[in-house]
Amino acid sequence: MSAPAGRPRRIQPASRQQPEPPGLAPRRVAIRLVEGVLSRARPLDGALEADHDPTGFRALDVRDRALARAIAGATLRRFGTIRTLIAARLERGMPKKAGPLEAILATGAAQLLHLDVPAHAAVDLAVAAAKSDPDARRYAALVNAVLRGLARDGAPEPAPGDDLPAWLYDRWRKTYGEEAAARIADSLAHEASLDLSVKSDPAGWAERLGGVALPTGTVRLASGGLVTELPGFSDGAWWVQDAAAALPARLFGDLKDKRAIDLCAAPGGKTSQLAAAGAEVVAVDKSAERLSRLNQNLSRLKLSAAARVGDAATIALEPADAVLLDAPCSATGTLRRHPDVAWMKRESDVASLARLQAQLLDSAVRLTKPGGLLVYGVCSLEPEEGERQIAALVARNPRVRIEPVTPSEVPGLEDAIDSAGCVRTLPFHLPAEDPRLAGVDGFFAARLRVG
Ligand SMILES: C[S@@+](CC[C@H](N)C(=O)[O-])C[C@H]1O[C@@H](n2cnc3c(N)ncnc32)[C@H](O)[C@@H]1O
Repeated sequence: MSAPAGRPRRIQPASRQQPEPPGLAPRRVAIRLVEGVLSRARPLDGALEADHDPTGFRALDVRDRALARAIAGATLRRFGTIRTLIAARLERGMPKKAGPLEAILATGAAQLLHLDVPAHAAVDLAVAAAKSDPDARRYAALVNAVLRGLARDGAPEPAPGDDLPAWLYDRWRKTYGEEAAARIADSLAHEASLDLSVKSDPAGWAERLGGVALPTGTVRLASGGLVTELPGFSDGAWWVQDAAAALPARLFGDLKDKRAIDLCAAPGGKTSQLAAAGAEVVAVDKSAERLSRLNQNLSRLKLSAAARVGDAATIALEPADAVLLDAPCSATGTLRRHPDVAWMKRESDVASLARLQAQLLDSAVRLTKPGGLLVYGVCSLEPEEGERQIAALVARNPRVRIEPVTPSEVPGLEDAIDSAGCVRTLPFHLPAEDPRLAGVDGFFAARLRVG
């Protein structure tokens, strides 16, 4: 896995004479997606959305795209156990300079163990993928042997946390205790629901879309199918947003005709909420590219906000009644939706992100009018980015105090309110009989009054 970042690997058809086996193209893309995450920290969704697509994802038809995404997602969701199972079958460890060998084995194992793919197809196509790569070709027999062994023997039931990097699971055990950490790990094994924020009439949209309206107002559907094909998408009636991620913007209460600043705004889920609630919004993000996605999203939703490219730590703006800081974070609360995040982050990222968040918070206080509200949120399960960040802010700035969230503001998630009056959701909150409709992202939100 040593090709320079961004350049497509030279994976070629097995032979110029023979036609490519059916089903090989989406497997090759899945292999490149997984390799991108593991070797280049290239996010799965980034690769799926990038204008420059080194994986070949965009060249696939809709069905093959869904298959490639499903294989890559299952591989990363179960990568901890898959890696251990593969290592146990490699006497001399993973060979070096073997191109995409690890990703070929891992995606093959995910198909065998976690997806409804016949064993012969999973093994034969992994072998074909190996043969079509100049660096992995010499390991085709090894791929065959490892995957046939896995198909024959299956996999033992994993222990809690086996699918996660050890550093991350250890943190959760320390922070939340053994039982809650195991419940978090268990809920990450399932694919997340599709959550929608609607401009109005959640019950009506839930019925039209065949979903349920959560007590918080989010419309929830079992995921699957193309979001863009669902009723209401092209009319701009709703946008995709996890139920927990939809909480912070609601904590401002009535925003009609108030000025709001959304710092770190792109791609605009929370800006859309603020604008739909009647606020005059300035949306700030340091990424012009991501802000252009925010503008596209707002235009589909027929909502408006003034988009400003800038650094939220230093930007000069007229202070506003409401300031939302959805800060960049380790995103460890989003692993149900983004299993790649677990394998791209390092433990040291938590401390460096916490330093950045503290700077952004100081700037957010500066941009809040005296008497106004500042809402801080992160999609992280790490207390340094959430609870401790707010405790430190309140301790260093006497202008700031926590305005506790009340149970009626987070119906269905009352247990998520902590002793300080902040909201801490965990992925196993919002249980449901149907696992496809259960859970939320791990999120932290604090509402602060700035004096
Ligand atoms: C968690 S995402 C925001 C999601 C967004 N609030 C939403 O609801 O759709 C974090 C965003 O922060 C932006 N960002 C990171 N550092 C920043 C900074 N110093 N100033 C402004 N934006 C920043 C990133 O470009 C990214 O778009």
